[in-house]
Amino acid sequence: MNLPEKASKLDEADALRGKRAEFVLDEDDTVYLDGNSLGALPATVPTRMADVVAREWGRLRIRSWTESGWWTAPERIGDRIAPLVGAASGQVVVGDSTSVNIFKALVGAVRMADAERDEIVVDATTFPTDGYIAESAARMTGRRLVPVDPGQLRTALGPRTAAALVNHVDYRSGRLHDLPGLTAAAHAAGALVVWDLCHSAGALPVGLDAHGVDLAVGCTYKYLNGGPGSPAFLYVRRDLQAGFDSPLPGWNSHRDPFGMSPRYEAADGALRARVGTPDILSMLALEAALEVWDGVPIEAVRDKSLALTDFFLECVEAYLPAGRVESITPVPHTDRGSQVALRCADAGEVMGALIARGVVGDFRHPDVLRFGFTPLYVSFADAERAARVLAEVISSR
Ligand SMILES: Cc1ncc(COP(=O)(O)O)c(C=O)c1O
Ligand SMILES: Nc1c(O)cccc1C(=O)C[C@H](N)C(=O)O
Repeated sequence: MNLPEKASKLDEADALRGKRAEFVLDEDDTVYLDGNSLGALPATVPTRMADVVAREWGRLRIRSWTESGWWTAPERIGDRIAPLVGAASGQVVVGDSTSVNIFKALVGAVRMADAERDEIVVDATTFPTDGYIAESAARMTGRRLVPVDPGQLRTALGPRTAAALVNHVDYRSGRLHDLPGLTAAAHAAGALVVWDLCHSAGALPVGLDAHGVDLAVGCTYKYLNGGPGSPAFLYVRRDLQAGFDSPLPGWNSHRDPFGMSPRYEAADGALRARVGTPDILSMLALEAALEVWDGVPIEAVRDKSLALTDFFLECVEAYLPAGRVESITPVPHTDRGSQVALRCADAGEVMGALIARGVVGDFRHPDVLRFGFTPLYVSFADAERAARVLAEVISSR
């Protein structure tokens, strides 16, 4: 069986294949492998948004804060995301950007640590925003920032660690870090960990409750398809909520927001991580986008994601001239997220040529071609075509 035949067999057997029709995609002329940067548009969103704008905003106006459920949207949508990341309800709240939530979570974690714990450990290969915020959080809380290669994290965690900030999946290589093991190691050292789930939420089972994760943050515009700039989410484990002292205690997290008291008193539960007025339009677009998850087990998504990335790597190996690209994505399934990253010469130009030929991935400095596989709408035929076009582009250079 050749690879296109194998792709159609795999597509026929794919339990998630019906999901693709629930997205707006250019059926035949584009292979979209950039859902790890911006997820595709779920088809129900435009109609829902037209109603939100015309009726909820246009006609109900201020009444929508109560009658349309705007005020409670951050907790309600948090509870919709919760099962996708393995959390029971009441622990996830949606709002603000990922960066802002990383700040809230990390400073909140450090504030729960004893004063003699004077270090914040951060994954040295992290997405830049996490590193910048960790540096600022360290300065603000009077701690020393310790950037550590993820492979060395276990040895870096110790009696001086107040908190650690770690990416679940590395945005560049697609490496999946050991969330259960590192969380347990941090706890053994008496420290808390904040996980950045941007590249794992909606792509693989995270198991926040099962693994005793302390705090976690994730964006919703990648594998959760919430739309450009859709609000991020923050998880605070239930038993930590009473001690969570947000560095951004806005009025939306007050016990009695409309009491308008000059004295801050934090609300109970995850909503104490709220800040100010939520971005309702983006938030309700996200809520509509999450409908595609109805009846979809995250385990099925993970199975397909691994099969897709395996198959793409097989096609790359078969089609590309030897030695022209090097995969920096781990081969073992235990260490792989939902993307394949290939290092190659002139990667920026190569990606430009791929996009011009309808294969949309992205380029990450200095030499990485990134291909994100969103199992809800990417097919095995897409993976085969992407590798074939990549081989044509590379061979023609
Ligand atoms: C791991 C990770 N953290 C954070 C961010 C971004 O944060 P924000 O949503 O605040 O732009 C990204 C992507 O942009 C990311 O990949
Ligand atoms: N958030 C993004 C944006 O506002 C513009 C362009 C790209 C992004 C991204 O999400 C980049 C992404 N986090 C990455 O892994 O590189």
